[in-house]
Amino acid sequence: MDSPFILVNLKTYQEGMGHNARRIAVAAETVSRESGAVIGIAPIFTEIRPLSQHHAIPVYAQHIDAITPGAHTGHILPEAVRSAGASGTLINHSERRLTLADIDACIQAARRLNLESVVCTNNDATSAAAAALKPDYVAVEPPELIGSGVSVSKADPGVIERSVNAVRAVNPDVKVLTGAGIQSGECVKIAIDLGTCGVLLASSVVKAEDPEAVLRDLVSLL
Ligand SMILES: O=C(CO)COP(=O)(O)O
Repeated sequence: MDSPFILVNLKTYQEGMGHNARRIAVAAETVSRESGAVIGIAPIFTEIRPLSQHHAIPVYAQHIDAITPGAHTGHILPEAVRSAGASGTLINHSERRLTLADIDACIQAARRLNLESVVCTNNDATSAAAAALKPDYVAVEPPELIGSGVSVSKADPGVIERSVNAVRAVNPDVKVLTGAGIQSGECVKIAIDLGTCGVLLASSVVKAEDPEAVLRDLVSLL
């Protein structure tokens, strides 16, 4: 089995910028080394280069646009996040939804550039649809639980189980993550026991006074 994967999305939280982003990256490096879990960070675009240069953890973009170099203004060029040091990207986050055609094009751009693709979905039907596009990961996150402090693992384990089954039925090579309200080792263990390979989370780490302690708790039951 692959190492468990914890992906921390810093969103545009003030607490996830500048010095704090570096502090979270140091915590992720430390806890990853201690536990063997892979802990990645998805910062705002301008933090991708400094974090990837100075920390031995995978850094992800929060979004890419399905464009090629040329006359586009205000877009996120996949080549640019790759050359800034990203090893992967979120696609279709609940706070950055795309059309199905755009999701497909983003996955293809990511594959071409050797960026891991993590496609976010909101339920098992969209998880199945995303799996058909052959990303590296599908991350199911019920939108109503995002940032709620209520964990998907406890409030809606059924959506995790159904998504795992739906993705396996479509393409068993696609790995499943889950997220929304993930905050403890127990949440992570439930997610893994239901067949995911890890979690995607934000507020419990980004807004913590001691992110390292939260990360250590997250991997404590693996
Ligand atoms: O949207 C999320 C991660 O991408 C989940 O956010 P929270 O962990 O804050 O619920």
